[in-house]
Amino acid sequence: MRLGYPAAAIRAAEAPLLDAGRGPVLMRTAAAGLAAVCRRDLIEARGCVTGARVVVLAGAGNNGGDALFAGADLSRRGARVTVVDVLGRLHPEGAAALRAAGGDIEPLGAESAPLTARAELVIDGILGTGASGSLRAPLDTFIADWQAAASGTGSARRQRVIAVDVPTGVDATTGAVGAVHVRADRTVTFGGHKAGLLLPGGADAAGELALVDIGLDLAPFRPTVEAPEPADLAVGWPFPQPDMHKYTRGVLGLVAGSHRYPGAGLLTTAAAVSTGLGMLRLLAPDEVTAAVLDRCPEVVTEPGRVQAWAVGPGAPDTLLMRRAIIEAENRSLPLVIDAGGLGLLTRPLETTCIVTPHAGELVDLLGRLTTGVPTRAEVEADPVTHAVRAAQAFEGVIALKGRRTIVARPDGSVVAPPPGPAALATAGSGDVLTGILGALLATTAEHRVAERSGPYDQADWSGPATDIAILAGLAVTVHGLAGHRTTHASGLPAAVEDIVLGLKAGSAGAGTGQNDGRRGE
Ligand SMILES: NC(=O)C1=CN([C@@H]2O[C@H](COP(=O)(O)OP(=O)(O)OC[C@H]3O[C@@H](n4cnc5c(N)ncnc54)[C@H](O)[C@@H]3O)[C@@H](O)[C@H]2O)[C@@H](O)CC1
Ligand SMILES: [K+]
Repeated sequence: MRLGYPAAAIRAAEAPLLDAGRGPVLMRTAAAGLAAVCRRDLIEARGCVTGARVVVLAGAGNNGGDALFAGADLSRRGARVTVVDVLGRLHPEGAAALRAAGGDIEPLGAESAPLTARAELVIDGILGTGASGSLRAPLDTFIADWQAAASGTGSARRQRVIAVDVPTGVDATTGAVGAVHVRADRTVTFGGHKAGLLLPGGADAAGELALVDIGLDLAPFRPTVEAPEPADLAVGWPFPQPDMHKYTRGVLGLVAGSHRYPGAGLLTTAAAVSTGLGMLRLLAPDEVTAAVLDRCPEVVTEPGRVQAWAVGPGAPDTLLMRRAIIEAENRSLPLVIDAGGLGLLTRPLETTCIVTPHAGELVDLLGRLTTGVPTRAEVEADPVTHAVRAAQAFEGVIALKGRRTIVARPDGSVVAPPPGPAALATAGSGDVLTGILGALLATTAEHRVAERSGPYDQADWSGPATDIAILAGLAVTVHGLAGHRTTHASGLPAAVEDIVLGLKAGSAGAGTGQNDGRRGE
């Protein structure tokens, strides 16, 4: 689990060390970690550091200082290092170290963008946590010109970009990106993950993350983002225990599917059953249950006792959904509400609940719960703010589905699972997620699913998750992993790809067959 902190928290954690005169040591430690990542990447890409063309983009502050000391390290090891002094002022000790190691320093000029575009490795040390406001000229035009020149080179071996602490143009706290911002392959961040590196916008700009320990004590500070990783499934997943039977393992009540949308009932059921649970009770019209039983004969279609509810996929019967919601409230059962169930939400519920709208559905939900409703485009442009607003209005957890799904708690903290492949943007994908999440709620040990009032700290993260927001994060993580497993490198889902490849093979085969035929005549 990666924990993301606001830039102010990281800076506050640095303050006592800076007051104690340890600033230079912190910078040397940060720069050494950064240089090690750069060397590893260069060796992987080209076999050695010697002779590599490296451009260091250095700003005026400590972010530039980190980059300059790392550039000095690479220069000492034989790389050809050129620094572009982007803001007209450099960290003095960093600049001295770079020169002493044999590197060059150039002012920002007309040649800077093409020079940067030709580099094998670009180190972005322009702005870090000290950035304020949008990028000022000429910084914005320089970055845009470099990116245009780099994409125009047509070079087969694309350059690598490593951002120092946070890519320039990304808000370290919110992840908001300006129209112009650095897009990195990797970001080497110091002391703790900045929240913005884990959130939509920033996460895409940052690329892969590497964390360098510089000895900060973050225990007094609250993370605002928890970002599950696939490895967290091994800890947080409610695995079945040997002494369980079907009722203690967990029974999910599911209201899904209708005459108009029978497939949603089948997809949600199949996903829940594949996730694993003690039993699934499906309440749906006969034609839906008949189709489901054909595929999943273990499903029970009689009402009875359950430990969690999932309602809404496939426009189910309103009365059935209302009954499920009332029972969940009366018996304090955890509940997931999706799609057709969202229209019933006009007030906060009296039980642990997660609601899973996409952007358009969130707009409708906000319309019923608040005044001042955003447009769908506004939600898509700033999903975190709007998901948190909805969680506060609903007084419960909201999973706003999108390429990067955001799970928001009313206290403003969010869970940000990794994105799945683009192939998951398909009808029925949300039904599958509801099935996975329903099964997780039902099977969470002793039905202790609750809603935390805030994020975990690392010490809490040692056993199966019981917080509904984390369970949702794990469900999205598994959903994405399943998507990746069934997606070919082309980005097409496996089944479609197989058809396309089959067609190609078929037409090639037909050609060969004709030739063979002629030869045979
Ligand atoms: N403080 C510490 O203890 C440590 C800091 N470290 C590094 O220091 C960074 C923070 O350093 P600083 O506080 O010096 O800040 P930065 O280096 O992020 O930036 C400050 C400089 O950028 C300029 N600037 C800010 N916003 C701008 C904008 N929109 N357009 C153009 N110029 C802008 C400011 O005028 C100032 O000169 C961290 O991100 C990290 O990389 C590391 O060396 C580790 C230790
Ligand atoms: K940077």
